[in-house]
Parts: sequence; C-alpha cells; structure tokens
Amino acid sequence: MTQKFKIAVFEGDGIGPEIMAPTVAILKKFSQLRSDYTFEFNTVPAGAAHYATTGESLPEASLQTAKDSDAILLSAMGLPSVRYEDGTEISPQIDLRKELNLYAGVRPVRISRGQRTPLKSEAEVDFILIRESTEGLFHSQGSGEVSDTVARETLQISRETSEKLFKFSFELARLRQKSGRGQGRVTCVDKANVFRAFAFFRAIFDEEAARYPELIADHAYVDATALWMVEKPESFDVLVTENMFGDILSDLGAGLMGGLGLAPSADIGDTAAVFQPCHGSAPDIAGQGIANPFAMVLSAAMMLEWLGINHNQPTMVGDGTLLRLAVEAVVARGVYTTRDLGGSANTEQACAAVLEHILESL
Ligand SMILES: NC(=O)c1ccc[n+]([C@@H]2O[C@H](COP(=O)([O-])OP(=O)(O)OC[C@H]3O[C@@H](n4cnc5c(N)ncnc54)[C@H](O)[C@@H]3O)[C@@H](O)[C@H]2O)c1
Ligand SMILES: CC(C)[C@H](C(=O)O)[C@@H](O)C(=O)O
Ligand SMILES: [Mg+2]
Repeated sequence: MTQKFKIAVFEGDGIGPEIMAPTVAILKKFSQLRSDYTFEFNTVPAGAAHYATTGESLPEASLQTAKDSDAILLSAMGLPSVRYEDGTEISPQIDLRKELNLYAGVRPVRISRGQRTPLKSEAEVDFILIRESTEGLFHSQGSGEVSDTVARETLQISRETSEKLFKFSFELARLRQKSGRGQGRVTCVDKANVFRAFAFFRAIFDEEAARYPELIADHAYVDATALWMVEKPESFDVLVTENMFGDILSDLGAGLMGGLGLAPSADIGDTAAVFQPCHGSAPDIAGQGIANPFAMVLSAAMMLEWLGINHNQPTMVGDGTLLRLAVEAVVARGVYTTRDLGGSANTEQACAAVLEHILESL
C-alpha cells in the first residue's frame, strides 16, 4: 500500500526558493519511482520578505500547516535588512524550533575522499554534531534586558530537555555503530570548567551515559573542541552540545566540508522535524540561479531517512542514502558543481546531475 506523507514547505527568502524548487522536484521523482510512498507538498508563507509586507514572520496558518505535516522542509529565512523593532532579525526558524520542541539539531560533518577541504590530512571525516536547539543561550532570545549601561541574556539548561537530548544522542551513536559508521561514542561538549550551568549539563549527560554501558561517553571543553575539529576531526563520532556552541561549531564544520553549501541539518523533536541547510538566504547571490542546492538536497535526504525510520519504510531509508551518495558522487566528480565548490554549474544543472546519477544507479 502506498503511504502518503504531508510535507510543509517553507521556501523562505533570498536563495530559498531557488534551492527548494529543484529539491522538491527530486523528491517528486523518487515518489514517482516508488510504489511504497508518495508526498503531498504544501508551500506556506513565512520569512523576512513576508514580514516586510504583512508584519508577520510566521503566520499562524503556516505554523498550523507545519504542525499538521509529517515533516517540514525549510530552505532559508531572514534578510539582514528586515528587523524587528528591537533591532534583531526576524527568525521564524527559531520560533519553529521552540513551538514544535525540536530539541535535537542534527548537523552531520562528512568529508569524503576527493572533497575540497582546507584540512591537510586525507583522513575520512564522518561525525555528527548535535546542537540543542530550544534553550541554552537562545533561551531569552527576544526578551533579553537592555538598558543604557548594561545588556543581559539568560542561558537556560533544563533537566527535561537535556535528558531527551542525551538520550537522542546515545540512540544515534548506537544506530551509527550498528550500521558500521561510528565508534559508538558520544562526547559532551561544554564549558563545565567555568559555568555551573554546564556542570549541570555534564552531570545529566553522565547519568544518561550510565544507561548505555556498551557505548563510550566522554567530555570535551568547547574551545578545545574547536581546535580538535581542525586538528583531528576524524577522531569524533557524535558530539552533543548547547545551542549557541552548536550554532558556531556547525559553521566551523561546514568550513571543513568545503563550505556552507554542503552542510545539511535536521531539527528533530519527539513527533516533528524540520529539515534545512545550515546556511542562510545568501542575499549576495540571490536571484542569479547560481546557489549551491546540495545542502538543501542533503537535508531532504535526511528527511527521507527520518521518515523511513519512523514509519517503517525501509525503501525510504534506502532512498535517503541513495540521494546522499548521489550528491557525494557529483561533488567528487567536480564537473557539475556550483561556483562555491570551484565549478561552473548553475543550481538547476547541479540538481540535474544528481538526478541523473540516481537514475543511473537504480
Ligand atoms: N537557517 C537559516 O534560515 C539561516 C541560517 C543562517 C543565516 N540566516 C539568515 O540569512 C541571512 C544572510 O546571512 P549570512 O550572510 O550571515 O549567511 P549566509 O549563509 O546566507 O551566507 C554566508 C556566505 O555563504 C554563501 N552561501 C550561503 N549559502 C550558499 C549556497 N547555498 N550556495 C552558495 N553560496 C552560499 C553566501 O553567498 C555568503 O557569501 C541573514 O538574514 C541571516 O540571519 C538564515
Ligand atoms: C539564522 C539563525 C536564526 C540560525 C540560528 O541561529 O540558529 C542559523 O544560524 C542556523 O544555524 O540555523
Ligand atoms: Mg548558524
């Protein structure tokens, strides 16, 4: 029987619509090829341009469609020129994370042979950074105190969210180990040498680790982790950290992979998930058709895997892997890559090459 999945689509701002259209086309192609599953895509408004014209960055109806969907695809939202009255940028992706309680921000860092990287070592890199995505230093976002003389934001680490976050991290490490891709190791990245909140974070991590005696659990300070991501990234398996630390380290991870155009992400909660690239709306190249679509396509591949695992659809899980491998193959060949990766293909040509590779490998 064919299972239908409802997907809410946030095309967003800047290059958002340019990378979303070919990604949805690839997913539609998959569903045409498969009898097991099909999609219903519902495109909804949100973002900076929408805010500029309506005063709403995430309309209630769009949020409701997201809540009623099986998964959410988001390209990029925000424009430096569009701000709330307090001077901060509109950020509906943060609202979605908080509204849907998407506590686990999964940001893979993979560098396969032949991929452009500033790293000197040729060792294969394959680790997952899990960024807590609902609290930490983002807790007081929108309500920080600012006076003429001092500004203050609050970092929050809660037991409930941390327990879920660490459980998710250990389960993921176990899954990776089973599939032969990981060492069965989770590293808690914190600043427990200075802040009591991080000592608390670490203590909850240790409690959760005790439930997984077959896995390795260790700790690292965030500053040293930044160093080791450059010096020995091949040593990591699953890293789990606070929201702001994860935001910064994931862009460092993107830099190691050859740029933001190859960095996908998934914000996952108990019942909902948003799949989006780590990059932003890239206003400097918007409208030219030259944006790299691969971070978006790789995020869609993560969506296929997540939906497949949660709905017992092995074909879908396999298709997620197929899609990721197709992108990796196109990147390794280096012919149909966009400018940021040193190629001369446009967005459409890059996606066409991925689709061609998939059809050849079926
Ligand atoms: N998840 C999101 O929606 C998200 C993430 C980060 C930033 N933003 C927002 O996006 C806007 C622009 O932010 P920014 O300039 O700091 O970051 P950005 O990620 O949009 O761009 C940084 C640099 O990377 C390049 N780049 C990014 N994505 C690319 C792609 N797919 N292909 C080729 N080049 C790409 C851009 O051209 C730019 O030079 C801001 O309003 C910011 O708040 C949104
Ligand atoms: C655009 C911004 C709100 C967002 C964040 O800070 O989480 C982005 O940087 C990300 O990494 O997804
Ligand atoms: Mg970021």
